[in-house]
Amino acid sequence: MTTVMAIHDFLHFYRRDGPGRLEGMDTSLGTTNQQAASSPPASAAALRLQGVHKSFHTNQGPFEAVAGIDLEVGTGEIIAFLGPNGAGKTTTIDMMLGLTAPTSGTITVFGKSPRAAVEAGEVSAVLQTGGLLRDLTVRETVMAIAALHGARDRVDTVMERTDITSLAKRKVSKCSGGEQQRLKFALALLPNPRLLILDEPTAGMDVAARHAFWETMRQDALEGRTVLFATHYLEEAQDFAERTVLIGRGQVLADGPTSRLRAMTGGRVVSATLPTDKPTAAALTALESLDEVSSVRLKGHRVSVTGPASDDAARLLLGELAATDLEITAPSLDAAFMELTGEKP
Ligand SMILES: Nc1ncnc2c1ncn2[C@@H]1O[C@H](COP(=O)(O)OP(=O)(O)OP(=O)(O)O)[C@@H](O)[C@H]1O
Repeated sequence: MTTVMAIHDFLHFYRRDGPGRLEGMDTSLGTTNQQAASSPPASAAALRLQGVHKSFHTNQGPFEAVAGIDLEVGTGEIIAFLGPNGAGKTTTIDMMLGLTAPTSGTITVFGKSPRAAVEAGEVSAVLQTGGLLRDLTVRETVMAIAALHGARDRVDTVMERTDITSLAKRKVSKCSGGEQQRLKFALALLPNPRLLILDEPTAGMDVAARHAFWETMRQDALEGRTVLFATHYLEEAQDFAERTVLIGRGQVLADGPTSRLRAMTGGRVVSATLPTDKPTAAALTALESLDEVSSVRLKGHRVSVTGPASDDAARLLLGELAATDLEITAPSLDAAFMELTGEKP
């Protein structure tokens, strides 16, 4: 492909009224409409899915990738779409963006069809791979897409917001995977969308790059933008999302505050050190007899009690059992994830 053709395709690709995403490519969807993320919505949910199914034809016959999803996302919410490989996250996101149509069911974005919402500049996306021109510099890339959206005045703002100002003169081909994702994030912010959808935005990044990416996201979320992100990383849901929707086999397996999902794994873990001058057997029996305790483990004189009754366990340990160094921790989402999806994270 010649450079001229590549640039033509690149710009066409990012046009809001362009042909949409080619299978497997990345885009940021936007508009010339300078709709402020912080301006209040006229009405309704940011996103609503009702009875959404999606089947694909395969050599083995029809395959249902999305098997009946109902979901409502309120304006200003930050939601993690958490699920293992093949759960149906990307297929659902593609439908939210109007890139593919549901086999049955309906999706509305700010009360409109996904395609209309994209064309109205209300939703933008950072998708998984591709979609950047390697020979342009970072600033040239942002300028090109800004010109397309009539958003030249936002170039400096989005570059600062996504922490790519210091990379302005670097060729895209020389940027790391994490830097390229931040650049795509900047492109997605150019139209100042009310809803931002990110499909595994940190896939392939190391821990430091992931941390940097989420730090920029966190700053941006303070603006009141609605954010939905798909992730495999349980800690990303835990650290960033107030609400987590757990997806498995094309269905919603759990939906609620991320903290509640964690509690579904059996509550908290209370650990403490038992006195060394007393036998531990009686203490263990007392702890095991508490209501709703799912396990009591002993290592040396350090005892760990798991279950929803963390307050009762703490009271007993510090009072009657004269234990010291008490700690209460919430289990990670890993346990919930494995329990509910029946798969490894
Ligand atoms: N065009 C297609 N034709 C046939 N099957 C498809 C097609 N697109 C997706 N699938 C299948 O649908 C299922 C869901 O895929 P999807 O990409 O939505 O999952 P995902 O949760 O995003 O997974 P990952 O985390 O690996 O990206 C998978 O089994 C996938 O192989």
